[in-house]
Amino acid sequence: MSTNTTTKLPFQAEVAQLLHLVTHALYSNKEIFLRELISNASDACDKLRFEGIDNPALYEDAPNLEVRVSFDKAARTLTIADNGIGLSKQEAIDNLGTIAKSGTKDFMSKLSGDQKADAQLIGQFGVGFYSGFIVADRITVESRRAGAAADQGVRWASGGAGDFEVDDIERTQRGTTVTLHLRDDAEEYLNAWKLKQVIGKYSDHISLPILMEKEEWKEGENDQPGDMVKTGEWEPVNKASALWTRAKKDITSEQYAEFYKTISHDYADPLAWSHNRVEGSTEYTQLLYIPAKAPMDLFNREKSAGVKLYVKRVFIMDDAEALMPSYLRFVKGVIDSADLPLNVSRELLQESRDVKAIREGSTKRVLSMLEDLAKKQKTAVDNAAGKIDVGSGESVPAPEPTAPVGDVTDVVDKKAVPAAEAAAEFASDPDAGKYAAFYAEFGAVLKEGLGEDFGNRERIAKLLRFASTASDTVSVGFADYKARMKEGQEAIYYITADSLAAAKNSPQLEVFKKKGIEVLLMTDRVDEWALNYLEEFDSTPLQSVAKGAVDLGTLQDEAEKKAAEEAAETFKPVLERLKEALKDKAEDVRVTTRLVDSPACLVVKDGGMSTQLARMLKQAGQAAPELKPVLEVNAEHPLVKKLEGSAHFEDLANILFDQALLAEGGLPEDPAAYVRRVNALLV
Ligand SMILES: Nc1ncnc2c1ncn2[C@@H]1O[C@H](COP(=O)(O)OP(=O)(O)OP(=O)(O)O)[C@@H](O)[C@H]1O
Repeated sequence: MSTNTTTKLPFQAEVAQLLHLVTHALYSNKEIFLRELISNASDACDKLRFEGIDNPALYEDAPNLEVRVSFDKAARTLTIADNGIGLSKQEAIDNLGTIAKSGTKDFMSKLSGDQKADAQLIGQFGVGFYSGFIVADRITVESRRAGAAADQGVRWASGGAGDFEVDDIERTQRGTTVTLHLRDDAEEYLNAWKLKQVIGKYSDHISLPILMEKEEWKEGENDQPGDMVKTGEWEPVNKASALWTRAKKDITSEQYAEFYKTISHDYADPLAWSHNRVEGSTEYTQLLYIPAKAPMDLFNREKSAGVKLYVKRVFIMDDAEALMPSYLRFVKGVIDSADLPLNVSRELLQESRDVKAIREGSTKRVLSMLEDLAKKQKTAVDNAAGKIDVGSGESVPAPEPTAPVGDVTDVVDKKAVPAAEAAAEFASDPDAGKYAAFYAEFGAVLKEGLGEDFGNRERIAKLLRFASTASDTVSVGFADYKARMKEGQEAIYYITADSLAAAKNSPQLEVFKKKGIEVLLMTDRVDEWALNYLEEFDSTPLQSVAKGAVDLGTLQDEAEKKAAEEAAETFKPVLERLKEALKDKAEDVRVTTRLVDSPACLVVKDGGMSTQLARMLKQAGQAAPELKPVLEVNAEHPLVKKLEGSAHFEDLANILFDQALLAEGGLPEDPAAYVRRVNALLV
């Protein structure tokens, strides 16, 4: 019974925009609407089951949770009904008229108008309820929240354009009924066989029964053709056992992938998964997935994790952050504990010893999954290298086992060569490129683990990959680096910079290039912070080439050392004048052997914050220490030689400093003064 309370409300602008796109871009994959609506119905039942633990009255007179799918050929409608938690009027307005997800704005700005690309993006974003409009030109939702009075029902209706209507209604049964008024081209869903097929494909693992009306064949009379006729009975059309409770051998890869899509609302298949029953002092089942693509809000550390907690198959909560450390926040999945109490709260989770054990076990499980992917990739790379030699008759150098690099300018300001390309290189072995693909998406987050997870630091360090002076591709691990260190080399050298090009061209690398010493090039924002926590790898110290005085130890021969000392000695008087001229800008000025082609560079003291990080912090509006760098000069450089006896000593000294700053991506404190000085020398 509808009272006269219809209210028309506009969709949030983003919803209107999304709806338009959904109906067009997702058209080629329209059957997913059923998965989305059934998964919402299942979530609603999970919520009731959870709230019902403390408040059994919410079950009213219908204790069995279920989803019913039915259709009406004559009316051309398809209905998905659940007896879950239901929606109040306000919830219907809030949840079915807006998108509350973080990253929505960002997502909208990425849409290009190209249907194929947009469909992919929309799929990743997850359209949920709105996907109904792919097949329907009108959707009606009738609902009543569990525990509310019968006159507290709501009817929500929309044609999927700019607005929707809400009405107060009387509704005796709790839960939600979604009725789709199908478009002409979606008639195929008015067929029980088709519906069963789609449900089997997408929703077989849903843990509550999905019922459909039983049909029987009825012969036609008087020469009329026969037809399927509904018997009035309802029968389950899915297995209705929670997927993770089944034995591994009974689950196909497709089922694992479909389950992943339901819990993550991701569109793409997962990259890898691990399903285990853990026994011992704490018993639980874990089914953990590594997605193939990063979500929009990956770098939001506040974002909740993607692991759902169940206790003895009862859904307890989404995004249980206590179950997974923050640096593994990209992991999706389910953990079902046999030991936790059903009424466990978030606060309790933080303190529980069982939860601690589950978290440690799950962390280790994810790390082993990653190690496994990395190992498979390495084997494939080694095999690929080996294959080239075999049968060629002569020793042909194996190709770089990574993606084609292209012109350096191609990679400027990108992090480095996209690993997806690297992955494509081994198309013949489906597992081979997966680690590169994972790393391209989540490597930067994994690095946070160095600072966050002391106990697993070494395992995490082994999983890290970087570009280096020997490879533009992010593919060099510390172990690879160590394996090809020069005789006498005592440290793992690295440099951090804003981009690959800046790192590669940094003057600090000159002597390393000259001597053929590999240097890791780090271009992620998190690198410097994370590397702070890693002093050594496998007993070899890590050394930034932009920090402290350069000491190549035994890599420098005696003659070189002697020549450098002599040069420093003769240069002393000039050095003193330089220090005096630059005393406001530079902490110190010294002669260096690290430069070959450049006249000067800036370094910071050992253990100090790099100028790059300080700059980044300032840009982000955070407090950064005012640090004065050390100016290192190349006494062999003509420009530096010119200093002695120059009438423009003061100007040259300042130019030398400012240019060193420019070379590493900084800006002179007084750019106008810099220009004036250079111009004065040019005329
Ligand atoms: N059958 C239902 N019963 C109760 N609430 C529902 C139902 N369907 C949708 N809702 C509510 O509407 C909200 C929006 O649903 P929608 O499917 O658009 O997004 P979602 O499920 O939150 O996320 P996603 O986009 O990842 O699917 C849900 O979070 C839920 O609160």
